[in-house]
Amino acid sequence: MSSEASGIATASPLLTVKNLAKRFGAFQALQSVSFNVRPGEVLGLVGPNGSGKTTCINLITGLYKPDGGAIQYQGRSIGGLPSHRLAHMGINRSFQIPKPFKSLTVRENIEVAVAYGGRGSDTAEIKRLLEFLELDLLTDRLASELTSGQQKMLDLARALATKPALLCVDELGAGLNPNELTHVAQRLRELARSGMALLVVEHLMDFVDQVTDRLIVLSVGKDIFSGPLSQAVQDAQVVEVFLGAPDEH
Ligand SMILES: Nc1ncnc2c1ncn2[C@@H]1O[C@H](COP(=O)(O)OP(=O)(O)OP(=O)(O)O)[C@@H](O)[C@H]1O
Repeated sequence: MSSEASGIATASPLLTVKNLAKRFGAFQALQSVSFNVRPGEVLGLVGPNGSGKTTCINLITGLYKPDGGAIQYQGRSIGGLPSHRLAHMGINRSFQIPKPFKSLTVRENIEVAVAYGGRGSDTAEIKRLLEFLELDLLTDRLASELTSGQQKMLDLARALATKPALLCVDELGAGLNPNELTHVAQRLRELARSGMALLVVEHLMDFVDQVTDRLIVLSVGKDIFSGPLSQAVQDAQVVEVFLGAPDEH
């Protein structure tokens, strides 16, 4: 169903990012990025390596402070707030490279995340979450014993256990096998149906196609396109950014 048909397009934005900018020393990683995400919407953030996707997530989730622009969540300015405060407010994320506490079990890792998130799940909710992500048979395993795909699911579970209203996922698909990809794509869609807003950074275009309602395309720290994937692939500027200008071939 299109976002228009499902009513997402008429909901007020949960997150609004306007002219976001970030420098690392003299290097301007983000020049100006603007977009919004509505409840129940899965917004894809795509672009070539180094275009600024992870930097955007790091700014929205409080790992970095912006150098310019605004980030508003539920109408409130949140730019520069630390991650733990944002987790309490309902913003959480998964990481490109998960770093679970390897000497703790799956359950203990989630309990630590719940303590950090402040609005965390109770025991019954954690059990349901483990089943939802097919981690329920691994509850008492040490994180160090999990496959990389299972560690990604644990990282997602840690974020979900804090009951986010906005979930940012950074290259969740990378390194998953086809069955895991299908499973996690279904789960992300289910989360959106429940009303959660998702911001999904991803390189795998099949996964993007399955999961997202709409895309923002970044190129060298600027947003250059907003719309569905079907339109993005016909946009000359987007095609050039991904494939190079015709005379470069
Ligand atoms: N902490 C940092 N210090 C210095 N430069 C950084 C830092 N984080 C990111 N950068 C630089 O900012 C630019 C954007 O990086 P970012 O990781 O946001 O890109 P990306 O679009 O997520 O790339 P990829 O798809 O490869 O993960 C890159 O040139 C990167 O090297």
